[in-house]
Amino acid sequence: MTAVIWSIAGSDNSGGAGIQADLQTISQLGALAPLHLCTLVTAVTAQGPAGLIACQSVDVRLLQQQAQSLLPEHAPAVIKTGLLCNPQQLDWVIGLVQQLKQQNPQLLVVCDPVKQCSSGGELSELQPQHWQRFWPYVDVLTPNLPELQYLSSQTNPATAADWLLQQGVKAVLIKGGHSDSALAQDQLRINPAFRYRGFPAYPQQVTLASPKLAGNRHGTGCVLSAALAGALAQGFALEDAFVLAKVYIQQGIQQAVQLGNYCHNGHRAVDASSTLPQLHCAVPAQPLSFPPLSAPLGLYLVLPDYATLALAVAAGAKTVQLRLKQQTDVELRRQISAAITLCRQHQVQLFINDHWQLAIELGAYGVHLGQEDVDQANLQAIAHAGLRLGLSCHGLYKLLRAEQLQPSYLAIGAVFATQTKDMSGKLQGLDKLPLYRQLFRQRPLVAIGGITPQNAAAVLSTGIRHLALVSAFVQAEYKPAFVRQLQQLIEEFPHAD
Ligand SMILES: Cc1ncc(COP(=O)(O)OP(=O)(O)O)c(N)n1
Ligand SMILES: Cc1nc(C(=O)O)sc1CCOP(=O)(O)O
Ligand SMILES: [Mg+2]
Repeated sequence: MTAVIWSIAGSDNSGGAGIQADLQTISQLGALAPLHLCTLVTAVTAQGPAGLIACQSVDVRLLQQQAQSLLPEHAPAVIKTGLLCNPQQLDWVIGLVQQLKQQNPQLLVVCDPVKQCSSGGELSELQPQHWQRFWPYVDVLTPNLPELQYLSSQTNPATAADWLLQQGVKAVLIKGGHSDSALAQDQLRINPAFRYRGFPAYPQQVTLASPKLAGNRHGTGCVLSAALAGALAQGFALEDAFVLAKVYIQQGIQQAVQLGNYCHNGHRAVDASSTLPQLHCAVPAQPLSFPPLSAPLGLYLVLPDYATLALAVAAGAKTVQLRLKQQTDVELRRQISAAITLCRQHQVQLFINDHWQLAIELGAYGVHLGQEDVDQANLQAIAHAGLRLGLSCHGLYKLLRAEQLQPSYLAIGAVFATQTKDMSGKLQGLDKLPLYRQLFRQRPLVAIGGITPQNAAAVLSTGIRHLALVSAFVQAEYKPAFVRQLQQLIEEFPHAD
């Protein structure tokens, strides 16, 4: 389904910022999942290398007519506000958002509080006190550093953002482009109580960095906010939308369009040649190194006990995981030990889920951890012992976080609904898998969650090359045929690259 975004912003005749930047950004992001941008123009500006020449605001009656003409067929999933020129326009936007949020509580509002144009020149008459009434309706505010300071009267960016969160904004994305640091560092700060569309609790703070390039690009702020709005409309969780927006802006900055003295942000679809940003804090003080896999994961059977694991090995499985959940300490040790011995005999890659201490002590081939477990586990000890490491990921942010630990593989899930585990709010569907595969192409990536022989080809057609599953194997009547059929499908699947 095509998601509709409304951009309520000014026209930049030079083509780099405002409505024009939003249109280009949403058009490029639309390559991932269908998007449609509707525009409600708040002002017509004349600007260029010489600065701002004119800014003519649009009357609120015309804004109202622009909105009315779109409803109900073009109702927005996300509204992005850019330049709002005066208190009348802001009041009108507040009324509109109140009404639309009542009709659709899932509606998200991304507010880019544009004040000046990048070549200088005031665009908006709004004062900090005017914005106050809008804050409770704003889901994500995306100020640059001068705007943040202006809106909050605070000089420290973190304190300023937290003050805005107290005023009712749900999340603040601080755009760090104006800082004098060597990195372009953007930080998302989220109100811990913020929930939408059933997504689970967020990280409360995410900082992403990319190398800073010399010179100013016109329109970067608008593009980052538009990319965030687009990714939210596509159904990405907020922290994942932030990662995607950062990838987009980073490559737009690298591929800037230089016209004389004026440099516009560039636009290019996110694909396999895109570069990932650095996630702050996720990298351990000393780089870890986990051995690569000895063989491709291929069909990866995740098994609830040793007896089922033995059936999997007898059926010809070459990659298995022992996922013990309820067993006593004695039973854990017995089953893990027996699984290690059996898998060694049959040259099967065996991963132990959760119980990394026993896996080290008993000499397993590898360990699989959820990201919730990573903070508790001693990754240094796992790496030192020479065990492979697999990490569960539930979206772009977690993939990035896991990738920085350089594990032996990444697991992405849940692709489909599953009875095996509560994965509510973490379903990926098929649409996002090609993006994950392209961005994390250096690392083996296995998909998990609700995978069966009936839907396996659909998962493989996204570019994913390895499939993990639990219940389809446990329930399979004739296990050797089940294993053979899926192994053959995976090995012989005609991937495009
Ligand atoms: C291959 C694979 N992917 C994901 C998981 C889930 O692991 P985790 O997040 O640790 O959750 P539990 O399995 O412990 O419930 C997995 N086990 N294997
Ligand atoms: C154990 C597990 N982890 C998941 C994740 O996404 O991290 S989904 C999942 C359940 C997979 O079981 P089934 O194949 O029966 O659906
Ligand atoms: Mg686990």
